[in-house]
Amino acid sequence: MISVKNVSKSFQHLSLSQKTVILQNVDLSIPKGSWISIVGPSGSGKSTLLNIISGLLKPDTGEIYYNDVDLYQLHNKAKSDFRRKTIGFVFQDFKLLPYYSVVDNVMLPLLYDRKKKELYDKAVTLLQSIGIKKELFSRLPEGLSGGEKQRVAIARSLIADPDVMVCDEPTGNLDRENRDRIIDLLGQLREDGKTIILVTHDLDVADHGDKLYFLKDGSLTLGGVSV
Ligand SMILES: Nc1ncnc2c1ncn2[C@@H]1O[C@H](COP(=O)(O)OP(=O)(O)OP(=O)(O)O)[C@@H](O)[C@H]1O
Repeated sequence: MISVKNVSKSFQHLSLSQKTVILQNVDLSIPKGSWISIVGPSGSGKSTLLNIISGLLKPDTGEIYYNDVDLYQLHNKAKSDFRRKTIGFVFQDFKLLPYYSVVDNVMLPLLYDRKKKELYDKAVTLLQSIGIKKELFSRLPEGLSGGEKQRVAIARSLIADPDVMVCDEPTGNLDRENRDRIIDLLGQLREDGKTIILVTHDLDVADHGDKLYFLKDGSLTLGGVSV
């Protein structure tokens, strides 16, 4: 179970003295093995919420619990180790490293933990499972289409076999065929017991979740009802 407890976040404008409230007293419980989708207008704070849930951005107030682990009470090294083992994050802008090949990008999160051959085989299996052809494995990210980059980012997020997948617009750059492939993959991951937290502008994708939340004006609502 992941618990978001009373989370608030504001950003200070550099040029102005006032703060903009992005999230206000957000509460959310996500049972293990469930898929929740979050939709909302551009700029409503969806990525901010995902970053907070994933340990990348400290909230101003409130806590994030993974079972009984209070994420922001962990010290830096313990927090990064916990994140690396538990959470696979698919960033909206991919965040692939430009001077590493496709397969190296996928291996990177575990490069210093596992035997290279074992890791290479796992990376190849993951890449093939989401339709990346062998001839792309040694290419640098700049030589990939947006959809290919997105799929490589998804493969990278799965390399450590995380319990939780946090996906920020994971189908934004994909055509229908590849979008459906990612939906199937996420559905399979849920069947395997993984928890999925997904932000999207695509209601067809969001509808595959167990619960659909709307984020607007700093508050999260479930099917129109405040949570
Ligand atoms: N580090 C920051 N400093 C100041 N403002 C920020 C920062 N990060 C985000 N914001 C602002 O917070 C608001 C919410 O941003 P966020 O990226 O979370 O929205 P979003 O709902 O994910 O948007 P989109 O659907 O367009 O991706 C935006 O107005 C954004 O400009």
